[in-house]
Amino acid sequence: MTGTAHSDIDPTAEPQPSLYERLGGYDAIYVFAAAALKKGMAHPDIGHIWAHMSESTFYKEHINFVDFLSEQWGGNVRYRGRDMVTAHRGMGLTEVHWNAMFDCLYECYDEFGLPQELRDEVDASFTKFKPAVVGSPSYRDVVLAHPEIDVTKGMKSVGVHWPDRRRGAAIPAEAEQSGS
Ligand code: HEM
Repeated sequence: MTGTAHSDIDPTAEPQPSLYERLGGYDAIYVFAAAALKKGMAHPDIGHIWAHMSESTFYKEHINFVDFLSEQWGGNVRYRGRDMVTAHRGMGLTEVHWNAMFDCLYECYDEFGLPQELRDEVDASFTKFKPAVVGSPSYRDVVLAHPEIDVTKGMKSVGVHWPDRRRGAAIPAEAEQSGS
């Protein structure tokens, strides 16, 4: 036995720096997110998402992504984009898209030499939002299936609810602004 067990309960121990700080702060997350998005563009299962995205929209999404992650990971950063449910409702994202995103992340972990404990924390922070991102019907599919729809009123106007709380959707509170 070593004496390390005592350090686990030492009340004078310094709190661990945030994940944001341990990853290297805003600039490091900015570069990491850019690399992950670039890999997404080349991925056979999700590359099409960027096929008709403007350069300026890409810039905006990149910054929003960095701000979101920085805030989540304990940085003194304010994310001003949409909540995760609103941002992804109607995209029709599936396990295939989800796994493709992780392919891109894992490649970046290797390229940036991320230690295993940081990989695990980053994985967990993404996975927490999975129910808010994956599983929505595609809004286009909903519109085409309901020719009577007023497209300004959303899928709920034709009785398609996502996330569907009646089916026990487990959405973390921070993934959804109340009322969305
Ligand atoms: C936990 C995983 C994910 C997180 C934390 C996340 C985070 C975000 C954030 C912060 C935005 C910006 C929202 C805004 O600008 O208001 C966004 C938008 C977007 N996300 Fe995700 N995302 C995730 C998974 C995915 C996946 C798996 C895909 C597809 C492969 C995806 C595709 C997109 C697209 C295309 C947009 C742009 C939406 C638009 O502006 O209309 N996301 N995401």
